[in-house]
Amino acid sequence: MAPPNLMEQNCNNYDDFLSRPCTWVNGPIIVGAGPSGLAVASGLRRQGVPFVVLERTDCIASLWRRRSYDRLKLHLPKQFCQLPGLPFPDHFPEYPSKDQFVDYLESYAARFAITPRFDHSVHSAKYDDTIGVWRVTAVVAGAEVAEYIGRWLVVATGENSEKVVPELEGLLDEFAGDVIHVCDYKSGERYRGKRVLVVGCGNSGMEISLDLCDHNASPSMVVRDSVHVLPREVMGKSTFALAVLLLKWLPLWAVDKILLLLAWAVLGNVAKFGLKRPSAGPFELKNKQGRTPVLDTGALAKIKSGEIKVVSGIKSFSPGKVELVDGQILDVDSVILATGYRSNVPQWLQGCDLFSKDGMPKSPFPDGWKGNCGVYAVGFTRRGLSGASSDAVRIANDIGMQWQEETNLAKRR
Ligand SMILES: Cc1cc2nc3c(=O)[nH]c(=O)nc-3n(C[C@H](O)[C@H](O)[C@H](O)COP(=O)(O)OP(=O)(O)OC[C@H]3O[C@@H](n4cnc5c(N)ncnc54)[C@H](O)[C@@H]3O)c2cc1C
Ligand SMILES: NC(=O)C1=CN([C@@H]2O[C@H](COP(=O)(O)OP(=O)(O)OC[C@H]3O[C@@H](n4cnc5c(N)ncnc54)[C@H](OP(=O)(O)O)[C@@H]3O)[C@@H](O)[C@H]2O)C=CC1
Ligand SMILES: O=C(O)C(=O)Cc1c[nH]c2ccccc12
Repeated sequence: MAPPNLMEQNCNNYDDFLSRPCTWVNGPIIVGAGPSGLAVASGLRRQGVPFVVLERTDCIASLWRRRSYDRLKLHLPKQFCQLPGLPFPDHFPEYPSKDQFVDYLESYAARFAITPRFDHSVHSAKYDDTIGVWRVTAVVAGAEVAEYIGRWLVVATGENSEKVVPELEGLLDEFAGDVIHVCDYKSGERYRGKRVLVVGCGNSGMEISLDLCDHNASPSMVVRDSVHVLPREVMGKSTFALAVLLLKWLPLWAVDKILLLLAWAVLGNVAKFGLKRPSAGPFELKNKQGRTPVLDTGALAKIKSGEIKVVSGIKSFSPGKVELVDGQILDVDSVILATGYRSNVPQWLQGCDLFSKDGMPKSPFPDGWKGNCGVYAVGFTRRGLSGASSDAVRIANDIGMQWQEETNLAKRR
């Protein structure tokens, strides 16, 4: 291993990689500069451990900056969304806007002197057991390939790194209107007066349907099966905060029962409006399958008033039309796929026992953060930003301890 005072060295001394720029990283290689990558980096910085952050885009927090709609706010109260080592400014509201969250992340990166290498899209990471190091290759600015080599690899590419685009019969070849995924939706402005089919009824599908109404478009939202809608607040108190409090004393199933009673008292019987509830409770589903309950920010009122139409699953598309599984045929100008996201880890991480085929850690929270041979996963907990923070603290401490031991050994030598 290189001595700790040498942060990086060019190392063109491996026979098979002679032609490629190659950097020895004397510390962890962190892939991804979203909240998770930044949170690990800040913990390492505080312990004096050097690191390199590789980010495929040209900015930090690209999900929040580039791939989300204008009206987006954090939907959990701010105390559940701040990262370790720096609280939100006091003047931030209970639910900060996405611009405020991005500003916070910028000051977070500045405070901990985190300067990612932008335009570095990691396309392979492999453990080389002949010398006990990770070899990470990245496409730099779409062309050149650079290699980074180091003892530790921190996977921080997120649960939402790729959009899910389902194969829907006729959508790409028959339907002639415009089709986008919600990650490219900014506002309803360009949909004024249009009939829009919103596919998916998670937090994204619900909120953009509301946004479309606010811009005088006519949304129909596809609910193919079931969905849990909860009020964001009950009597002025955050439903999520209440659940976290109750979980200190009660089992999950009991907390779910209480939440459903409260939801019924506040929202009424939502099944009447086409929003059938799953048989498993909202937090059970979130923890086991990662299906996030909808925290209502106003869409439900529009569903009740009929401004957002709830429709059944899709059978097929034809020019300007969609046929639904219940036989209904709708005229549609545009389609917005709010069909979710997936991890991209299987595309680039090779030979690693930490992740399963779906790109999520094999062990559920809180045990999925560490694998063999110096690999770590941050932000794959299905618990949003608070789960990412909890992983990040564990990872930074674990690497910090190893770093300390090795530094002391090196000093004694
Ligand atoms: C619309 C939306 C709203 C959300 N709202 C909340 C909320 O209110 N509260 C909450 O707790 N959670 C929320 N979440 C959950 C969300 O997962 C977190 O907010 C958070 O952004 C996750 O951080 P992350 O760093 O793990 O992933 P990301 O923010 O996705 O960051 C991952 C980074 O890795 C980069 N990357 C990916 N692949 C590569 C590669 N191969 N090479 C190099 N770089 C790569 C990406 O460009 C990105 O910058 C929301 C999610 C979405 C989609
Ligand atoms: N801060 C905030 O306010 C917001 C937070 N978020 C978060 O971002 C994450 C992603 O949310 P979101 O983008 O809503 O994605 P989700 O994965 O939560 O929801 C995807 C939706 O698409 C549906 N779907 C998928 N495939 C099809 C298909 N072929 N036909 C019909 N429906 C389909 C799913 O239905 P089914 O359940 O039947 O599979 C589900 O309703 C979540 O964790 C969410 O909480 C998102 C927006 C706002
Ligand atoms: O918004 C998200 O994606 C989150 O993961 C935040 C979150 C974690 N646990 C929850 C339970 C109910 C609603 C949102 C969340």
